Amino acid sequence: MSEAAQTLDGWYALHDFRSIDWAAWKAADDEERAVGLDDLRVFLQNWADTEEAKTGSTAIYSIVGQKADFVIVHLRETLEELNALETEFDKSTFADYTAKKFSYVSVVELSNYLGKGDGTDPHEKPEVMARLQPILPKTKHICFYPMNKKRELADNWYMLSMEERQTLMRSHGLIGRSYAGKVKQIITGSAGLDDWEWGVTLFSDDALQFKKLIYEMRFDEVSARYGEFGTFYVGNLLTLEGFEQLLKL
Ligand code: VOV
Repeated sequence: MSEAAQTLDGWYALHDFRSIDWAAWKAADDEERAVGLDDLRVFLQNWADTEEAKTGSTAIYSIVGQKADFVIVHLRETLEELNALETEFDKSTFADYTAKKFSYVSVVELSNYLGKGDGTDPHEKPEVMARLQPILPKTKHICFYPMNKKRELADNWYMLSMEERQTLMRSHGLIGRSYAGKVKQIITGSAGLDDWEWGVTLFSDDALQFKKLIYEMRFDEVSARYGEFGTFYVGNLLTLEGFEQLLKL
């Protein structure tokens, strides 16, 4: 049996994709819409307070195209907290004007492919903890997709030796690092949590960098031979002002 990579696991992640029920929003009167908007303001404030207290992080992006209208990405310490956030939102008046489109549950993950560490507990290292419990960047754009590593007879990632996988991941990391300062990645593991093995969440101020990075990675063996990809979502940062503008009739 090949040796499994060791992972460090951080905050749990919920990617909650919603659409806006424009018919319901338009059918509501000014007062009802004001109540909905007030709800939204309270949610945004609560999520910002959690981020301020460093007990979680939330980012909201509008989604371009017909797959959804917006996504709320929550990182929290426990699955229970994610569940509670989701339910609280569902119960709100604002949620009456939205519909669920897609969701993804995973946990922020770092693996030991590229470094064995120096023997000290990684949880004592601020730079490791900052990656396991990241404050989501509020860049102009987001890109999200789920992925697997292939398990076909000829191309089975899980039957490669640790050394082979390390060599392959080194090349993956090199391509990734050439996008330093342009694209920030948050890899979340989801084996046993959702339908794919990983969620890939990318942040950038220039959406073209998503295309360049993902295209370049397709030529790297880790992706070319072993990568399998789900649906891609791309979007634009939504601040409170952006949300108010979006909902203006
Ligand atoms: C933005 C750049 C970027 C950078 C710097 C980067 C670097 C790294 C490093 C150093 C490591 C390994 C150690 C760790 O930290 O876990 C990883 C790990 C991983 N990656 Fe990555 N990746 C990037 C970007 C990046 C992208 C764009 C994708 C999607 C692939 C594609 O073709 O669409 C991806 C996927 C992954 C996955 C699924 C894993 C876990 C694999 C596993 O089998 O466990 N990744 N990645």
